[in-house]
Amino acid sequence: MYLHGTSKINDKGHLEIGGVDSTELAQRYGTPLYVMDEALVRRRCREFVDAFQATGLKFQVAYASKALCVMAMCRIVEQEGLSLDVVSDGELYTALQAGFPPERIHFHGNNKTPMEIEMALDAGIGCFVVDNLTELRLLNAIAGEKKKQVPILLRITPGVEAHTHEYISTGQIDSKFGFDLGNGAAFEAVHEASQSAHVRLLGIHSHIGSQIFEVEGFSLAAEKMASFASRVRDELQIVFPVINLGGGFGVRYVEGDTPLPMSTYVEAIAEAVKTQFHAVSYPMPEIWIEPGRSIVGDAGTTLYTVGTSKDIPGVRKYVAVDGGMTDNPRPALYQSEYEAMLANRANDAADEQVSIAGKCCESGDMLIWDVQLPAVNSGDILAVASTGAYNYAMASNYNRIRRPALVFVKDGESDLAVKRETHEDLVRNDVVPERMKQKETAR
Ligand SMILES: Cc1ncc(COP(=O)(O)O)c(C=O)c1O
Ligand SMILES: N[C@@H](CCCC[NH3+])C(=O)O
Repeated sequence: MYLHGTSKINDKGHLEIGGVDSTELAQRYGTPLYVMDEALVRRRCREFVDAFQATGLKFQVAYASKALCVMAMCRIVEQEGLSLDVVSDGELYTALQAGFPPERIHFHGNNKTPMEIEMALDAGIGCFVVDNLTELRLLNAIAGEKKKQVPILLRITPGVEAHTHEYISTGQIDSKFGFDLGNGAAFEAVHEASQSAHVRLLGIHSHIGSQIFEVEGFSLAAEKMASFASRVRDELQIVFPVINLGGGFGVRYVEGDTPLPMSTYVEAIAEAVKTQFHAVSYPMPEIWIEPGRSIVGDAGTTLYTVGTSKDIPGVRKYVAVDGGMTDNPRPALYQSEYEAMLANRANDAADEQVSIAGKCCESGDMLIWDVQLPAVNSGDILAVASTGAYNYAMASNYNRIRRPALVFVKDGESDLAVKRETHEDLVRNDVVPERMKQKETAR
């Protein structure tokens, strides 16, 4: 398994993260356990900010909190000076509870409800990224009732297909998100927004997909945005002060993944925006981006305890852990691949090929197909790398399995950021109607 960030093998032959022995973490907090390498999260935040600062351009880096939205994460992002992108009342609530400055919050989503819009307006968030005309009209009406004028970006579908899994590719024409550039919808939206008294149009937004390992898609999106902005200026006399190119920067999950340094993405985006907007004699806009996965993805490791195994001679050996698709649904959803190691026997020769199964009543509940490990015993601690993004965020209670705890580790210390769910948590919202309380149904 590739050792990310501060991960290393200590002299006991154990995996250590943030200076803390992972077997001690497993002992202290139980398993499954999400472990976040705080130094690596902060390093990633700084890589984006430093790279933009070096360009001398105006910018905003907003962490896409959908990747991992917990209060501790909002605090780190605040301390690192980033903005925050939320897509629901729940993410907004988490950010506000964590004391995140509302003026640095951007609200995304293709179906914001009236309640969510009101909540965000009342909180005084920095900007809405408007996805469609229904939302534009609703937002304008609600902001009008509140006698406010709210900054917005319009989400454009640029018609750029990023090379990634089709379920996480969003910039193509056939997408549920945004105003289409090609069929005139984007232009009409700009026109309508400019006539709407209670919104202030800051600019346009595009997001071409996720887990992208090349810069060409971003350059192409910048080119399309510049040509659209220029047409809008010429025909409507509107100039956008902001261009948002979304997130999607790839991280390493397994060998063969080839993420670029974050500075390479930023430099390419800055260069493309400069060149393309200069080419149409446009005043240089402020550049905004929204990385999610690339801030937290490779900083996360999940620790599991090995339980049972089943050897089918000539077929395969299944090794089952105490978690699975409930804490990491990505392999089941996207055929995502992960690397693993035995955290308690990191130096032992990996001479057995096994497949890692979860504990759900579901044949598709597999975490890893075919991984080389030392001969695995019940009680071993299995570490799976690069689980920081879209794992806790997408975890479920399927089979009424309790969601794991999440800790941040740094400089030899570990801090609980999310408690493990209890049995009481599982039934907290259940209600048994009175008529179901009697012992048997009278027939
Ligand atoms: C609009 C928008 N912005 C930002 C992101 C974050 O993407 P990633 O986590 O790949 O950086 C997403 C998710 O793909 C998104 O839909
Ligand atoms: N949840 C997806 C990415 C979706 C990104 C949000 N638009 C993943 O785990 O890869």
